[in-house]
Amino acid sequence: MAAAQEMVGLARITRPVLQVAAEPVSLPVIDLGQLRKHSRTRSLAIQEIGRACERHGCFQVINHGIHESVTWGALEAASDFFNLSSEEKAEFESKDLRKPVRYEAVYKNDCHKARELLKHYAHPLGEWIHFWPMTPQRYRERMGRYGRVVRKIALLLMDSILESLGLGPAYLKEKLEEGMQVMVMNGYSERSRSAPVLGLAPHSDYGCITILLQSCKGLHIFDEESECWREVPEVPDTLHVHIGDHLEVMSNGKYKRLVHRAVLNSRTRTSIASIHGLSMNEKVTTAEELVDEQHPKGYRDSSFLDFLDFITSKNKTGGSNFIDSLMLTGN
Ligand SMILES: O=C(O)CCC(=O)C(=O)O
Ligand SMILES: [Fe+2]
Repeated sequence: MAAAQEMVGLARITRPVLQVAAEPVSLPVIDLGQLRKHSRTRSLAIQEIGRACERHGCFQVINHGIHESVTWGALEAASDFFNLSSEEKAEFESKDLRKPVRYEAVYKNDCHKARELLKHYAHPLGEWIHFWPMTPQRYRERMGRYGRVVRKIALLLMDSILESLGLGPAYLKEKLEEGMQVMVMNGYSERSRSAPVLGLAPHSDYGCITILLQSCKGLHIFDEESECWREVPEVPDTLHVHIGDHLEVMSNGKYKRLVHRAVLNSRTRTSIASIHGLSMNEKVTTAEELVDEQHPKGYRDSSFLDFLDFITSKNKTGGSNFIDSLMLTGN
């Protein structure tokens, strides 16, 4: 990677220039209304979802039925939280990844705040909401409302994704309904610089699917086919959906996790990643239906708690990604 130098205070620092393809990516757009219909329209939409998952690891969703006041309410609640004083936010500061609510400010080596995040569990809502911040005043109400509706969409999408893999309609239904939802609110501050900088490093998400709501563009995805980073264009009223590590495991690698990152431009940006999976201690296993002689089981079983153990030990020792740790050798 090329490197650019710039002066920050008195220190000269070296930072990598962000490489990105000139053309933003063109992603499949799924009309959610079609999934709610029966018969041929629905099965065509499911096929389209299957192709999107296989080719891109992600897609965009329109006609999702979430009212603009709910999405903007949630984004505003997150941004109002990030605008609280450092003392108010400090109450939630913790390095313990198992805390029901956790706030963290991530600084770059030039001491600029790159990203603030607030992470909390959201399903079952009644179990978690009383841990959430009480200020800003309407935080719980607005985030709770969005969390509830986005979860319904996640269940509908998971159902369709599993069907596109040829797994029956009852496959994992109950386990998904009882499953976990983690909401990650990200705040990226405005930067008065001409070149974009990395706000969130490349990674994949651990659950089955993530639904991302964003106030403006800034999400980049790694396109495996062209082997380059591409910007996801800003399309109003769409939700971005991508595949996480556990769906790759379930599908025996047919649908790959999406590697993505967030980039800071000259605007303040807020995003909410809603991550959905099985419950915390439920092991995710590869569907037997997708294992045969040509496609031997490629991944070890693991749960969300295993993931937390993995990143806790990785924070201490450095090392590989979670999904790499699950790969069975010989595949
Ligand atoms: O801010 C974004 O666009 C990405 C956020 C994200 O990837 C995450 O929270 O896992
Ligand atoms: Fe992510």
